[in-house]
Amino acid sequence: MPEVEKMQNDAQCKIPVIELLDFPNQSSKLMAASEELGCFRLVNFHDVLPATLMSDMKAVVRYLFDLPAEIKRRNVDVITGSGYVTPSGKNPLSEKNPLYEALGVYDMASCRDVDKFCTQLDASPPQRETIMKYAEAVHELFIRIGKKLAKSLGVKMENTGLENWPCQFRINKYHFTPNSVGSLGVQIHTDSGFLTILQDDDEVGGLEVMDSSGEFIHVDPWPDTLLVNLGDMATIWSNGRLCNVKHRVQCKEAKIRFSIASFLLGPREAVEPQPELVDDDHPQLYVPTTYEDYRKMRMSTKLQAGEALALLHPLKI
Ligand SMILES: O=C(O)CCC(=O)C(=O)O
Ligand SMILES: [Fe+2]
Repeated sequence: MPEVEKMQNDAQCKIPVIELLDFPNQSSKLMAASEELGCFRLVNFHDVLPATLMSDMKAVVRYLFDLPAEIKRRNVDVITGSGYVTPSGKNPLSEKNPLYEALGVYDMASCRDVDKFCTQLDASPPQRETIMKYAEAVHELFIRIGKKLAKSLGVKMENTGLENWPCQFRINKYHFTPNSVGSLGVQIHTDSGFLTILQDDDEVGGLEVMDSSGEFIHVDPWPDTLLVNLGDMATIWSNGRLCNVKHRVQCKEAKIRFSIASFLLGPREAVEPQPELVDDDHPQLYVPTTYEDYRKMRMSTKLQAGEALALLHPLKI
C-alpha cells in the first residue's frame, strides 16, 4: 500500500488527505474536502517546506516560549490579538484561559515584520534564519494552495494579488496539566481569514474539527504533514461554496502542546463573492467587506464561530 494511504488509514481516517504534487488529479478531492469539511491534511509539499525546516522551527518555538516573560511582552500587538498572549491574559480566541499562551507576527509576508519579531525576542542569527525561511515557505504554500482552490472552482485568480495578501503568524503553547484534562485550550471558533496552515504538535493531540453533521472529529498528530483550514474570508469569497470549518482544542492528556499557525488573511481591499460563483441559482450571499472591518465586527459581537457572516447578508444591510 502506498505510504500516504497507509498513514491515512492509521492516523487520519476522517480528515481528507491532499497531495500537493499530484494536481490536477487531486482537484476533485480538494473541492470535496474544502466544500464539505473545510479542512484537509496536506502531504508531499517538502519541495517548498522541507521536514528539517519544520523541525528546526519547532525547536525555535520551544525556545521562544521559554524566554523570560519580560522579553515575550516586547512582542506587542500590531492589530488586536496579533502579539503576545500571556496565560490568562487577553486572548483573541477564548475567554481568558490559563492553559493558552501565544506569540505572533501581524504579517509574516513582510520581511520587516518578521525581522521586528526576531529582534523583539532576541533571536540568534540561526533562529532568525529559520523563522525567515519558514515564513517564506509557508507564504509560497499559501499561494500554491490558493491558486489550486481558485482553479478547481473555476475562478480567475490573475488579478487578485494573492501574493500581497497579509499573513498573520501565531505560535501557540498549551500548558496542559493533569487537572486540565477535559478543559478547552481554545474554544470553538472558525478562523477569520482565508486559509490557515497549521503545523500541529507531532505527538500531543487535542485539535478537533466539526463535520457537517455537527460531530467533532479528532485531528490526530501526523508528523511532517500540515493541516489546512478554510476560514470565513474563503466562505465570503466563494459565495458560500467553501466551508469555514469550526474547530477547538481540548486537553486530552497532561502534556505540553505546541502548534504553529499561519493565516492567509485576505485581500487588502474589499473581499466579495467572485462573479463566476454568482448567478440566478446562486444569488450573492454577502456584501463586500474588508478583512479588517470583518475582524473588528467579529470581535465586537463576540461571534467567533462564523456566525458574523450572517451579518453580511445583503438583506441585513
Ligand atoms: O493549536 C491548534 O491546533 C489550533 C489553533 C487554532 O485553531 C488557531 O490558532 O486558530
Ligand atoms: Fe483556529
